[in-house]
Order: sequence, then C-alpha cells, then structure tokens
Amino acid sequence: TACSSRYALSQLHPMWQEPLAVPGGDRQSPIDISVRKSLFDPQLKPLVVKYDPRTCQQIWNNGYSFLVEYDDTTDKSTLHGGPLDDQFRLCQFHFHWGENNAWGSEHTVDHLLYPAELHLVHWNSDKYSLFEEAVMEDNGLAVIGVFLKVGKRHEGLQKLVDALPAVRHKDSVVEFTRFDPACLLPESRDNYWTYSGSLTTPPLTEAVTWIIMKQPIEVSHDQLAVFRSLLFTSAEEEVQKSMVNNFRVQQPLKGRTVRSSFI
Ligand SMILES: COc1ccc(C[C@H]2SC(=O)NC2=O)c(OC)c1
Ligand SMILES: [Zn+2]
Repeated sequence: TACSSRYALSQLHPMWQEPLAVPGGDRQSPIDISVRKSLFDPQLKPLVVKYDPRTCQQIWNNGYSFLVEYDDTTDKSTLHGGPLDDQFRLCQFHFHWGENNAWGSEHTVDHLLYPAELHLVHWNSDKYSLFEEAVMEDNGLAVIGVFLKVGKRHEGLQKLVDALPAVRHKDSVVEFTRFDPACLLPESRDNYWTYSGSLTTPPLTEAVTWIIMKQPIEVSHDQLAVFRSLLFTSAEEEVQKSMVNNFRVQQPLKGRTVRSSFI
C-alpha cells in the first residue's frame, strides 16, 4: 500500500545513532506531555473512528517495526472529528517498544514511560489523493497514539501476536486479513491530548496531528515478549539483532501547546 514507507525506513541508521533533528525543526516528535501544562479545549470533538476489518491486508517487518497495512485506496477505514477538520484514511498501524517493561514508548506523560506505544497512521484524503503527497504537508497525517501497559492478556491483540513469528526477519511479509484495529483502542476514546508534530523516523517531516489517548490498553507480559522476538536484521545477515528499543528520543516542545479534550 502507498503508506508503507519502504525507502524512508531503509535509510534509517541503527537506533543508537539517533536520526539527527531536522535542521530548523520546530515541531518534532515525540515529546513529553506535561499534564498540568496542557490546555483543556472545550471545542475539541469526540474522535469518530470507522474501521472496516476487510481493508486489512498484510503484516510487514520493515527492519524498524512491524506494520499492519490496510488498503487505503478507498474511504472504507476512516478517522475524523477530534481536532481534525478533514477526513483521514487509515493506512497502517505499528508499535514501538523496549527491551524490557521499564521503557519503550515514544511519548511520555509527566515523564512516565510505558513499555510500548501503538501508532495508528492516517492521511488526509479530503485534501490529498496519495499518502506520499500527504506526508509532505503540515496537515497531511493524523496519528493516534495508544500506550500499552503490562497487565491482563489482550484477546484482540493475540491474533496479531500469533502472526509475528512469520515476519521475524526484516523485509518479510505475511498475509493478514479481517483484523479490526478498533479493538486496540481504549474504552474511553473521548480523553486524549493533541499537538502538532512530526514523523518519529526519517524523513521526520512535520506533517502529523498527534492524538494521544489518555487511557492505556493492557497487554500481557508474554504478548510483549513476542514483539521482542522480532529481528531488525534480514534472514541473510550473519549477526541477528533483536528488534527492541525502536523509539526516538524526545524532542523539545519549542513553545507548542498540548491541548486536552478533558478537564
Ligand atoms: C515516509 O513516510 C513515513 C516514514 C516513516 C513512518 C513511520 C514513523 S511515523 C510514526 O508515527 N512512527 C514511525 O515509526 C511513517 O509513518 C507514518 C511514514
Ligand atoms: Zn510510530
């Protein structure tokens, strides 16, 4: 699908050589969300999420994370409302996680780290006709971030976890169908923070309206352990590197305001 960022990610440096900040970038992601400094905005609407599981196509290990990719050639799986003026189309979701449960998320809340973070990636299909166009525009993308915490097993996630061994190595792809990503959203969808930011991997373009859900979802320790069984490296490489700590370091707020949909 259009939204799989084959080129961009393949240029990624190993995690420990963090991609350099974008020269002059003043709206980079991720950030720490300071709860007391966020501004309640009563004009923020509830999120309207309409996902069609039939648009789910495949899982791809791109050497940085694993992407669950959706057919984004029609408006079947969409997001609007919240802070958004336009309708956005779901193109993929992926996760960021750590080598242990102490860290792994990209955003933090009052510097609290979560063991993982889900990103549901959407592009503005009212204004653009292709993901590639939208990714270059400041109102082009909307990413919903959901924190994962260790607790009870997440039944909906298990279907995805069971498919991960098939994409253990970089560049492997497996067919994956009829998965409804709405099952990965927390019950309370009305409580979120939102701010203007960027992609968290190269090309780091400042095109993202971030929507970070306040309530985390619970997944089991064993489910997270399967994420860590994935590899950054392809089957041909001699040295296998486990796919962990695939998150970017936090970026300066540079005067931005984080709005909240709740008091
Ligand atoms: C060229 O287009 C790209 C490049 C990279 C990503 C992935 C980044 S962006 C995010 O939120 N998390 C990530 O890992 C992307 O995703 C929309 C789109
Ligand atoms: Zn991400």
